[in-house]
Amino acid sequence: MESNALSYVVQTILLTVTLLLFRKLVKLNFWKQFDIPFVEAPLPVIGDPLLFLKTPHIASLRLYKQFPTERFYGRYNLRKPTLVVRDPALVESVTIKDFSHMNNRNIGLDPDNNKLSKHLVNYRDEKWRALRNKLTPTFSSGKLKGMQPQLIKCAESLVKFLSNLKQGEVIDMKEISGRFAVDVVSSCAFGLDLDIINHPEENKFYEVGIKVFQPSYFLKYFTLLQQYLAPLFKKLRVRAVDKKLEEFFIDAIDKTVKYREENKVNRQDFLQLLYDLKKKDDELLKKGEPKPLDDGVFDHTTLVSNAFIFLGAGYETTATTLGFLFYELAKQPSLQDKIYREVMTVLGKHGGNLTFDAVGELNYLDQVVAETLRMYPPLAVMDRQIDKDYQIPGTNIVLPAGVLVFIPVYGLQHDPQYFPEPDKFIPERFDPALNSVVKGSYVPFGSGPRMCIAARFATLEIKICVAMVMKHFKVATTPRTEIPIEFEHRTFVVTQKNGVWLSVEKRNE
Ligand code: HEM
Repeated sequence: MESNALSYVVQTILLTVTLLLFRKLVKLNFWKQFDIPFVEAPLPVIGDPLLFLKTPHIASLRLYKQFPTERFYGRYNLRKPTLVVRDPALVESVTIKDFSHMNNRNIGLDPDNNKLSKHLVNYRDEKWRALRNKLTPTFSSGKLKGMQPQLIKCAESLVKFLSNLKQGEVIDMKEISGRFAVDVVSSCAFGLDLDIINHPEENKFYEVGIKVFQPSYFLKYFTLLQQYLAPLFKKLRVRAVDKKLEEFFIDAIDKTVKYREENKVNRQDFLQLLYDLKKKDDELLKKGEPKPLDDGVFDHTTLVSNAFIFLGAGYETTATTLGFLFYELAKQPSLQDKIYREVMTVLGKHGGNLTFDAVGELNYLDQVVAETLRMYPPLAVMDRQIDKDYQIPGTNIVLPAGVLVFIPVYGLQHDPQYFPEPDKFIPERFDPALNSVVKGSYVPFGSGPRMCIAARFATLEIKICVAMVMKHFKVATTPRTEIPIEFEHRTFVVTQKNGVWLSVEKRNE
C-alpha cells in the first residue's frame, strides 16, 4: 500500500513536471503580460518561423503591415519575443537616442568560431565599441580619397569589358556588378589587383569569394539557427567557414603583407590601414604598455577577419544594388540621359577627371542611388537586441534584456505615407530641396552608431561605377529581362533570383 502511494506521488510529480515543461515549450506567453497588440506564435515548440520561410522583402512587408495603425507591436521570432517597430520616430529612438539599451544585433557568430570571425559584425558591447573606434578612421574622407584611384581602375576594367561585347549581346548585369564589387574589395581590402571583371575564369579569389556568400539554404538556415543554438554550436565546434577557405583568405593576405613589407610598399587602402593598426598594437605590446582591454588588441586574426568581413558585407550588398540600379535605368532610358548630361557637365568642370570632388557634385546620381536603396534595401529587416531594461518611449512598458527589436526597413520604405507611389522608381523624391524624407523612414544603411561603417565608401563605389558606365553606354531591357523581377528566396539579402539580363549599347561620343 505504502509503495503504491509512493508510486502515485512520483507519477503525479513526473506528470506535472512534464506538463509544465511541455507548456513552457509549447506555449509562448511573454507578450500576455503587456497591454500591447501582439501576434501569437503559430507553431508549438518552434514558435514563429516567418523569417525562415519567407523571401526577405515579403517577410519585411508582413512584419510592417500586421498592425497598420500601431507604432509597435509584439511577436516572436522563432521562440524569441520580438518588438516590431513601425513608427519612424521610434526607429530613431531605438537606434540612436536609446542605443545604450541595445547596442548589439541578434545576428553574429562567436568571434572565436574560426580564424576569420574576429570582426565588427560578430563583436558585441565594449569589444565592438573598441574595434569600431579603431576602424572608423579607415572610412574618413581623406582615406576614401586615397582609395579613389583604385575604384576608378576597377570601373575602367568594367568599361573595357563592356566595350568588348558584341553588338546586341545580352549580359547579366547582376553578375558583372558582382565581379566589379569583388574586384573593388579584393583591391582595397586584400591589396590584390586581379581584374576579375575581364578574367573571372582564371581567378581563384573570385571563385572562392563568391562561393562563401552564394545564396544557399545552408547559409540562410545556418545563420538563423546559430542565433538560437549558439551554445550548442560552440560546444560541437560547428564552423561557419570551411577550413580550406579560411586558409585561402589568410594566405592571400599574408602574402600581400609580406610583399609590402619586403618592398616597402605603402598603398592607400583598407589593408594598409588594418596593417598599421596591427603594427601600432604590436609596438605597444612590445613596450609592455597596459591595454584598456586585452581582447581589444588588434592582432593578426583581427586583421584578416576584418578584411574578410569587408568582402562579406560589401560584395553582395553592392552587387545587388548595382543590379537593381541598372535594371531601373534600363526601364527608364530618360533617366540615363539625365545622368549622362550631369556626368558630362561635372567632368567638364574638373578637366575630364572623375575626382573625389567631382563625384561629390553628381547630385542627380545621388538621388538615383538613394531611390534604388529605397526600393531595394539589401537588408530588409534591421535588428537589435535589448541588453538593458528598456522603457518604450511614451509608454509605461518596460521590456527586459533579451527581447529582440525588428525594424522592417523594406516595409517602411514602401509605405505610401512616407513615399507616395512606392513601387515607382522616382529619384526626384530625394531632391534635397523637397526635404520630404521623414527621419527614420529611410534606413538602407541602418541607423545610429551601429549603422554600416562603409556607407560612404559604398555610395562612392556605386556612383563611380554608374558614372563611368553611363558616360560610355546605354543599357536596355531585352526579351530575356525579367519584368517584374523575381527575388531570391535562399538569402537574407534582397536580391535578384535569376539575374538582370540587359543589352549594352555604346553611346555616340
Ligand atoms: C550598398 C551597399 C551596402 C549596404 C546597403 C549596406 C548596408 C548595411 C546595413 C543595413 C548594415 C547594418 C546596420 C545596422 O544594423 O544599423 C551594415 C553593416 C555593416 N556593413 Fe554595410 N552595406 C553596404 C556595403 C558595405 C561595404 C562595401 C562594406 C565594407 C567595405 C560594408 C561593411 C559593413 C560592416 C563591417 C557592417 C557592420 C557594422 C557594425 O556592426 O558596426 N558594408 N551594412
